[in-house]
Amino acid sequence: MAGIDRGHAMWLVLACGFLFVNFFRNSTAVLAGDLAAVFDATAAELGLLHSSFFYIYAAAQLPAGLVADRYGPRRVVAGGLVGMAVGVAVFAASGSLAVGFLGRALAGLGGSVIYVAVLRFCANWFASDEFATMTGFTIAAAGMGGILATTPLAIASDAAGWRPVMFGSAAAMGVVAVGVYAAVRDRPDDARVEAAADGSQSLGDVIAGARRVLSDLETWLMGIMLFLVIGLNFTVVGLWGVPYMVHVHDVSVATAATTVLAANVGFALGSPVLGALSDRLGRRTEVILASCLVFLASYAVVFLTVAPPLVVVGAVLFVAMFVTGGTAVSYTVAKERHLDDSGAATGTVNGLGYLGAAVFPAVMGLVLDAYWTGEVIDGARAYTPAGYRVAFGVVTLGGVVAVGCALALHVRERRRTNAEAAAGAD
Ligand SMILES: N[C@@H](Cc1c[nH]cn1)C(=O)NCC(=O)O
Repeated sequence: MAGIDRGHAMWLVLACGFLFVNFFRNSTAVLAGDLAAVFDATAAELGLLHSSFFYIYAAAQLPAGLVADRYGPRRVVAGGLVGMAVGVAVFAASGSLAVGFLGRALAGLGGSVIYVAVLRFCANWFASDEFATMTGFTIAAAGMGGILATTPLAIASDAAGWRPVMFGSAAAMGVVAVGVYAAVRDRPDDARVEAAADGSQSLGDVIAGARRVLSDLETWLMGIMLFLVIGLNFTVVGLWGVPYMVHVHDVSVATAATTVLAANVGFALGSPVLGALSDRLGRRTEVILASCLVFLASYAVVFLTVAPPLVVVGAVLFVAMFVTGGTAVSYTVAKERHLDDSGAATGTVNGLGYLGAAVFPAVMGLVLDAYWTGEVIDGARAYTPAGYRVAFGVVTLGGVVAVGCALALHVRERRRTNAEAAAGAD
């Protein structure tokens, strides 16, 4: 490819693979009507079908990182895509909820290895002052997959039926898997990177690396921060943001959904913009801390006012999702702290983030159900304004804890770099 170097060209092929992960995991929203009819499934069963992907995905992140460190991104991404393609094909052919569930679980397992393996590729191929930028672009590629899973998927499944569309996407995943295997190399020939995964690490090395990652306090500070920021944000934006706007602001579901879509665009933009800013300034924990402070301030506005003008709600959701992209600089910190075990490090913090996305819907659901009005809007329960205030209060409290984690991370990292600088000067 003219104008783009070998590393970036290979990254593009890998990013196509990662795009499919987010496309498939978000597809249940658009296909909900078809799936409910075919499987004769209740809303709760469909919810379980949807969230099963996230549970498996979150649980598999640390093992995925270990596998990426041991076998290298080329084999891991190609294998993950093949697993995902088989799972999606099983899902497309399924005649019962149980088989559909099995297909989705298999797809979740295959897809779970792809993100951390792509980050491992970035660690191997790109200079350290480019890693946060490439992480951001990788997350943005997933954002494009999420967008494809909305109106384009609805149009395609209306025209051709959901099963052919799913079979087609499974075939496309297979093609990209072959492309990854054929085109991607685990590391450059020259040794311009500090560490590279290509299968040369023994199992013992990998397990020792996982121990180092898990016994590092910074891993847990970043993991808890992501657990809160990702978990709470995805719950608001993906679950009760729409009924909140419809009920409290008396707007149509379409208007509320457009606001949520704008928030998702904020996430896709925030990751590369704040990642690039971090690389350009050479600041990591400062970007993470500032992102958490803005997250806290944004949701505090809604908590304090409960029903600010809709434009303010839209701005809050956009900004909160934009800065969620800034917290993705954590993967750079994790990788820089654990150069030889960056798969394990990024996998662990990503897994904790997705654990938040998996558990907060249920936890917040329990809190909010005490304030249920008896209405269901766009598949989600509607709550009283007092209930929404409590919910935004929980999100704001989560923001306070996230800021605490980010501050502790910042102070500890600054102490460490100061100590290293002093040791270097001696
Ligand atoms: N975990 C998110 C990205 C993110 C944003 N802020 C912190 N992390 C993500 O998209 N991960 C990739 C994945 O699908 O696993």
